[in-house]
Amino acid sequence: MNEILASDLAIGYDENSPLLKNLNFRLTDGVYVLLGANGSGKSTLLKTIAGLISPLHGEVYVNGFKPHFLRRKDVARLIGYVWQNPFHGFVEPTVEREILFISKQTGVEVNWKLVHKLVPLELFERSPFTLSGGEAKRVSLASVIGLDQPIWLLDEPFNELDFTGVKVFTGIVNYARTKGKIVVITTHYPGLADLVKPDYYLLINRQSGLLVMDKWSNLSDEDLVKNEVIPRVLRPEFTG
Ligand SMILES: Nc1ncnc2c1ncn2[C@@H]1O[C@H](COP(=O)(O)OP(=O)(O)OP(=O)(O)O)[C@@H](O)[C@H]1O
Repeated sequence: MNEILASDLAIGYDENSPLLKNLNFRLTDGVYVLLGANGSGKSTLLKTIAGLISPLHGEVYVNGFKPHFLRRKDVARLIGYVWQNPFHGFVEPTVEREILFISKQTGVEVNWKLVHKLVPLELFERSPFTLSGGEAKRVSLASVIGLDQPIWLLDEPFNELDFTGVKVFTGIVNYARTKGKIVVITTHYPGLADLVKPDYYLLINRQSGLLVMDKWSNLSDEDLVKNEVIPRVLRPEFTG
């Protein structure tokens, strides 16, 4: 079983003013959706779990390891972390080389079935830097989760995807579930997240700064609106 464990964790960029503190949670195999207002700390939490940022206080353990103490290549074998902005992650001159990049660094084989679901062959020789937003999102997802890691942290994976992209992505999350992975997805669109039938949500409460975890089925539009998250159905009374 996979596990992400946070113990008295505080995250952010300034010890005197953490974005979130007193975080205590345990995630095991399943699909989680992380919700919260702009700037509330979703990406920062994912980056902390992925070991890119050290905790300000407390600890986070991923399958028993403290990710910020692991070598980058060991983290990459354990965790597939996909940046919110795909262009931040690109380093190679072609899409094909981009997809092979982490595999070469880690020695982990690429799962080409996953990659081909996301990226059409005709993009392979293109420069990743010239791709459209949706193409770039697909390549960025494929170049990371193509390694089939046990844990996927996906920052705004729905952004820029068209209807086919959303369907493909939903299929990939279903695959992840059958493999017993932990998948954490951030999004501003709970209506889209419904499609992946999440097990739990993690909601950053704007007032208290606490992270609330509950079954996805218990998440109401009223809770979302109170926390500055777009509800599933945008009724006029919500927008004033
Ligand atoms: N490297 C950094 N140094 C200082 N502050 C930062 C840094 N990166 C992000 N921040 C700030 O931390 C806060 C949380 O940012 P974060 O990206 O985690 O929010 P988010 O919930 O993912 O937001 P969004 O929904 O807009 O993507 C923001 O106020 C942001 O400006």
